[in-house]
Amino acid sequence: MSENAILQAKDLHLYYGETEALKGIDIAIPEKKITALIGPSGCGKSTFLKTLNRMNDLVPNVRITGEALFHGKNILDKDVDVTDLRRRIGMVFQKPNPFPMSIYDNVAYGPRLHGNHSKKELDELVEKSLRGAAIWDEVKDRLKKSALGLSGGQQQRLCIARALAVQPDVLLMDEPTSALDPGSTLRIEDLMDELKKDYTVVIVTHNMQQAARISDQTAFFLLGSLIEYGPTKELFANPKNPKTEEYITGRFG
Ligand SMILES: Nc1ncnc2c1ncn2[C@@H]1O[C@H](COP(=O)(O)OP(=O)(O)OP(=O)(O)O)[C@@H](O)[C@H]1O
Repeated sequence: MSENAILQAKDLHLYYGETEALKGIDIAIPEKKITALIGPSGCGKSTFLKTLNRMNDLVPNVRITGEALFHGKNILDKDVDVTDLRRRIGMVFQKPNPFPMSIYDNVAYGPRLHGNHSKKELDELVEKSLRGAAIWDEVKDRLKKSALGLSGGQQQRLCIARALAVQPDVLLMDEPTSALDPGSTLRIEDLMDELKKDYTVVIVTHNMQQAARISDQTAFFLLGSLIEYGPTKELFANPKNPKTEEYITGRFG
């Protein structure tokens, strides 16, 4: 395990039936940093992200070889408690997906499922999570109202609060701002900077400016392979692989 790596893939291959979508990924993701996964459509970014909390278990005919270590333990092992894994490695999706219930109940959902909390503890946890997702002030007077009445950007921050409420170590984000307007995008980008004080964030983004703005590390994927990985500033200023350079200068993808 590399120093400070909270997640590490070793020779990770993933097959959808006969199609090899990940072709031997080796990567060490540092703790309490933002790691961006970039690359053209279909290169395997989302597949890799989903492997990190076993979301691909839900897809039929998937076969995975190699290792995906979380705190040094292979999460692909049969004996892993997947529910617990997904509590520790939360996920935020491209389209905000609040549950059709109140704002409060959305955030309290995970904690209610995972533990026995008093009303007071739950109230505190809900407030802390909503504050952590920078949406408390906007919703504190309407906690019992439906989450579906929020704007898209607010819904996405609520989904982040919902993910935070079960006190995860890692947040996986699959293009979390691609369905949002520029103002909401900026709010989430600002929020991410706060989040990395307490959490490790891995984000898939199509937006290279976004990767350059917010991430500490960047991984460039192409056709199922990890082409280049390193500190974001270096990768953008001084790409080592000509394919990385072609991609970040907009010559394909
Ligand atoms: N459920 C699935 N069944 C079969 N093939 C799949 C499945 N999901 C993804 N693939 C294939 O695996 C490859 C990688 O897809 P993936 O969604 O990981 O790429 P991506 O880089 O995230 O793309 P995008 O940026 O468009 O979301 C693609 O060729 C895709 O068609």
